[in-house]
Amino acid sequence: MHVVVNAAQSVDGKLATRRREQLRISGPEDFDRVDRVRAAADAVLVGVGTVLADDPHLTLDEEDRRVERLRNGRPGNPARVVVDSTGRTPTDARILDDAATTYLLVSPATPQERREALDAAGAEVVVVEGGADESDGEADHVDLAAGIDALAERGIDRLMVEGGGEVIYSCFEAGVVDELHAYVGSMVIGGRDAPTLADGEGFTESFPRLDLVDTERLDDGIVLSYEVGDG
Ligand SMILES: NC(=O)C1=CN([C@@H]2O[C@H](COP(=O)(O)OP(=O)(O)OC[C@H]3O[C@@H](n4cnc5c(N)ncnc54)[C@H](O)[C@@H]3O)[C@@H](O)[C@H]2O)C=CC1
Ligand SMILES: Nc1nc(O)c(N)c(N[C@@H]2O[C@H](COP(=O)(O)O)[C@@H](O)[C@H]2O)n1
Repeated sequence: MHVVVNAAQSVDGKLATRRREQLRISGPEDFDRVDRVRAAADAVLVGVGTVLADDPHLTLDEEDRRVERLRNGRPGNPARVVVDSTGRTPTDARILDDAATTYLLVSPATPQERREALDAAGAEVVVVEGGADESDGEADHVDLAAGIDALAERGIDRLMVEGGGEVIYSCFEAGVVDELHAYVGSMVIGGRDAPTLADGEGFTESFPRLDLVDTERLDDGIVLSYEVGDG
């Protein structure tokens, strides 16, 4: 499995305001680049915090890209994946419509009736065993490494992770990230409680090391592209 993380941040490293409302940091050129990254992926993954904050759709904007995928024998849109400890995704979330397959990776702590309600709403609920990491203060966090294995079993070879900060941190912690693309928009958001590119507990040692492989000016910001080193 090849895992590509993409997110847009302010110059001070924030993904959104302290109110955790959706904020457009990217401009049209960067959203077009994001659409290309989505089009190359088999699935696009977000955390349930992002679903609750943004109610995202996570499909392709450009019809030509959908047509090209279909021509290549792939689904028109990549699958959508939500990392959702206890099944908090609303049953009327946009991500559960029929535009693409949507996998909800939940922990065994998710009540059976919740699983059934989400299944009835159109989700493919995948219970990921293991991963109760008491040290991070959220005992029912989904084990991302096991979740990624479950996605690989369903034919997903290339995964795009869009956020938010909690899930991106967990991906780095699990050591599953191959590429990081960070769009830095020319703005300051501030706020000690605003989400950043990598939140979670934070590293105190064994920091993931990145190789800067490209920079590109888009809109009034810059895309920083990294490959993730072996540590
Ligand atoms: N600017 C950008 O590119 C993006 C911005 N955002 C913003 O980020 C904010 C949401 O981010 P966050 O609050 O960090 O939420 P998040 O989207 O990272 O979801 C975190 C939640 O996922 C669940 N979870 C289950 N297993 C987990 C695991 N192994 N690791 C981490 N979480 C796990 C937990 O309930 C946790 O609270 C919103 O304000 C949204 O607008 C989100 C995506 C992209
Ligand atoms: N690349 C990027 N730039 C921004 O400025 C953003 N706010 C985001 N947000 C991400 O895109 C999702 C919305 O997707 P849809 O338009 O609904 O398909 C949002 O949930 C974040 O993951 N990304």
